[in-house]
Amino acid sequence: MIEALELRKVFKGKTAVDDVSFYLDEGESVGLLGPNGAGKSTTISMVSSLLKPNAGDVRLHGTSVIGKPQLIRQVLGVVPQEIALYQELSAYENLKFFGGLYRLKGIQLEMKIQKLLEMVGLSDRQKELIKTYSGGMKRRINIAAALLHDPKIVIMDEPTVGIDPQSRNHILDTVRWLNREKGTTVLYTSHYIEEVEQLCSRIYIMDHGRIIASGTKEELRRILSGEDTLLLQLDKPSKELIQELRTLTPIRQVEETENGLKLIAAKQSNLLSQVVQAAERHHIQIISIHVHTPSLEDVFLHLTGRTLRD
Ligand SMILES: Nc1ncnc2c1ncn2[C@@H]1O[C@H](COP(=O)(O)OP(=O)(O)OP(=O)(O)O)[C@@H](O)[C@H]1O
Repeated sequence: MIEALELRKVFKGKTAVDDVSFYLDEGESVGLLGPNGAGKSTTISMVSSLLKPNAGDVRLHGTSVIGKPQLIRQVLGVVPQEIALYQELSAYENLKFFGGLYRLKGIQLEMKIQKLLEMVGLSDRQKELIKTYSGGMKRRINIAAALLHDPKIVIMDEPTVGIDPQSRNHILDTVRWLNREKGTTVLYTSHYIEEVEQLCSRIYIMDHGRIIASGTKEELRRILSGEDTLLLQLDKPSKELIQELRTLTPIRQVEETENGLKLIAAKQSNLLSQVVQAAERHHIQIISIHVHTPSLEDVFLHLTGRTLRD
């Protein structure tokens, strides 16, 4: 449905996002997990056409939408980290204002506002000024504002950071409702592993501007059974390499993927070196290796040597 291809963003000589690719299929709920400063917000800004990438592309149903913000904004609802509400207006008035920006009006807008206020659990407070709201309540209204035009895709940028547990629960429920009841495609960014595990079926892990691991929850969990799933990105396909890998004892399964191979193998300390040596023998370059493990925290630790909250 929407895909990011090799996105790159450099701020004053410092690379914030480097060669980031991912996709969202229709109706999926996908997590983008990474510590502060990993490049999640910058990536989202590029996907939602608020920021122009230095390189790479964003495609909606296969069509490039870089430089065509009107195309992407029709289908996308973005909930930014910063609260973008008028403090001197009530929650209801804010939603009415934002609805107007989407050219919604009359009974249609009224019904949407009331439905969304109910969804975020703030119907009874709608007449109160935003400046009297807690941080969590403001964020819930921010979410409602991003949903007024019924976007097919919703991107949420760390919506639960620094808020009270009640608001957090309302936000998590809203994401579930959006995805499971309404079939909305969701990209949910967070540095809270448990949220992403609860809400998302597929997860990308980001660090230092790069996607360092990705997979479905099932793939991520498979390792618990004593096996690793390795995704190799190769510079070219090779039947000979596949044949050789099939003869290696720890490897149970070798499958060809779009740009490389997927291996399922018994956990073994020297597996990676065996794979790398086999590739070298066949003059194949391994561009990246993704190892899928059951705990996302473990994957992160394994790849970066630190935890997500360090
Ligand atoms: N406008 C900007 N100018 C200069 N540097 C920036 C700008 N925006 C982001 N950066 C830098 O790019 C890197 C990635 O930041 P980004 O906000 O995308 O990370 P993040 O994963 O969303 O983290 P956080 O949750 O803290 O926002 C950081 O080092 C940040 O300081």
